[in-house]
Amino acid sequence: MKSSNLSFILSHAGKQKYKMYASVVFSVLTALMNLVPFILIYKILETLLGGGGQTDGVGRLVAWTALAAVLHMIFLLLSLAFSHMAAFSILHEIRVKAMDHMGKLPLGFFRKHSTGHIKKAIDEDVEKLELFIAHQIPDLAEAVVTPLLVIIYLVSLHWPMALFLLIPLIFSFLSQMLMYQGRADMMREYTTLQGKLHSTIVEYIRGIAVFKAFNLTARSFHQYTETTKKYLEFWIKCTYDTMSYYTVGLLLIDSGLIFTIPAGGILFLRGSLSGAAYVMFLLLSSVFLQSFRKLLELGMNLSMLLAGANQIRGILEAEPQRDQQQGALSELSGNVAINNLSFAYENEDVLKQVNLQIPAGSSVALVGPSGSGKTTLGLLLGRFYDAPHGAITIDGIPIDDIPVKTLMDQTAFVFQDVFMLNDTIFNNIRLGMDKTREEVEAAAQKAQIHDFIMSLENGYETVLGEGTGIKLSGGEKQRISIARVFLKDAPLVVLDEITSYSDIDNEARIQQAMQKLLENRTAIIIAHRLYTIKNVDQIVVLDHGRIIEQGTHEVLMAKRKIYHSLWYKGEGGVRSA
Ligand SMILES: Nc1ncnc2c1ncn2[C@@H]1O[C@H](COP(=O)(O)OP(=O)(O)OP(=O)(O)O)[C@@H](O)[C@H]1O
Repeated sequence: MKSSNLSFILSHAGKQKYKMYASVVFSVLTALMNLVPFILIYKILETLLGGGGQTDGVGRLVAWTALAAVLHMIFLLLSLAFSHMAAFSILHEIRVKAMDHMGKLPLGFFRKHSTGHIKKAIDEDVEKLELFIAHQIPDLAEAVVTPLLVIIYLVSLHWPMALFLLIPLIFSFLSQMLMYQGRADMMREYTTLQGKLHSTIVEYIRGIAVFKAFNLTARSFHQYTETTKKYLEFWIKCTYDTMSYYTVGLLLIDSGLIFTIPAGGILFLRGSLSGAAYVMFLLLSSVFLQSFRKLLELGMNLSMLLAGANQIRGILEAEPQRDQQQGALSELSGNVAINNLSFAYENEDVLKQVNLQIPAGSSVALVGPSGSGKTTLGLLLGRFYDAPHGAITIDGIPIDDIPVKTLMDQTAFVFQDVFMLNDTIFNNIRLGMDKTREEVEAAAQKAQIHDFIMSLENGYETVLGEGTGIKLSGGEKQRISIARVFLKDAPLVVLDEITSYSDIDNEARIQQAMQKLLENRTAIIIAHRLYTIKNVDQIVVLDHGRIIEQGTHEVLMAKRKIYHSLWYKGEGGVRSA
């Protein structure tokens, strides 16, 4: 059974749990100290109104009252200090765990959940937890304990009058219960809409160049305006549905004195309630009922926070890729076998019964029309998606039996779209690998990008990314990406369209780099420009997910079939002559 969101938060609290408990304890003590001055005031009133003009001990009682006020401050500060320490540590813990866990999820997860949704969960929803742990847990403890203590005390003073105080409370609770009906669904809708709003904003920023090119403003980006409109409508409906109950609840709570003054007055006149007790009821009825007001507000916030926690759980509890930790081999020679592999993203197979042997150290090129499954095959080799068990083996081992860390260490990818960090070129090549400056430079030299980097004013320390003014061309990015592969020095590489963005100069350099990269490595090269892969050991032509031709350039040209026609159709073959 799925545990509650509250126990989910506690389960991630680890040792911080004790700080949370300490905060609750100090919060309860704060509530106690809240009450002490009232009890002492009662004692003072009893002494002063008791007749006989006795003032003995009043000074002592005043001193105790002052001490209670000081202790109240100290306990409150300690409660908040513990709750804040716990909150920020838990926040850190959950964010690190979420990022770590995301790294273990198959790419399919990111297809189902938009960047905006994920960003909102890790950023905003986690932040809401801080609010909950740092502020609401101590508030909640105090808001529960204070009225409990007050009512116990008032019952001890005059129980019928104390019970009378419960009347507005019962009505207030009834109105709240009506308000909370359907609230869970409302909160689910709220988080879904917020997620959508984030996604569309992210999408809008990402696609800003296209929107500008087509002269589209944010208003004409239909998805965005629709979502903000829905969000606005949601809040109008939400306010409309809940406001009347909320207001009635608050009114009843605030009207405590309307009940206490006449009822207490009658009892006082009849002589069944002392003057001091009457004053106490007048003072404490507000304290009692105001604590419930706090509870009301907490209830509103809590349902929002717990809905947010649900989103974080969606990430932290998503099924990670199976990772075989045992029998770890640390090195692979790169002998790849693909056996009867079929694969579908959704319902339709995009790869159909593919069989392919790639001996260690050899190179194979995947060619074919757009959408024929080339990139998919490359991604499956790195387990970015999981292929059926046993369909792909490296050195005879099914890839899902190879520890993910080994697989990632032993394979390197150059994707069509090169991802750049907002960081220095040095760090962009190193990508967190434990490599020296010399090693990075040597890799950049092999990737034919060293001279370009040195021509920049700050060389390897040049910061890339938004707002830095340095914009690399597609070909330069590709070469940086190739430098990463040289640096990683993995025996198995997958190169997806590495010349896709290049001009003639860039392309020639990338070709040189690629030739060097292929030495002593198993390489899978995905290419549209056929002259770039003419010299590989094997060319595989894919069409609609099936291998339709296979062989060396010479063999396939001699066959004068599909590859031959692709070559002459100009699928990049134009520059071959
Ligand atoms: N993440 C995805 N979710 C669903 N379908 C996908 C996904 N990625 C690719 N596809 C579909 O799978 C099929 C194969 O795509 P793939 O990218 O492997 O082809 P490709 O041969 O590499 O194409 P291109 O040469 O244009 O890069 C296509 O029909 C594509 O629409």
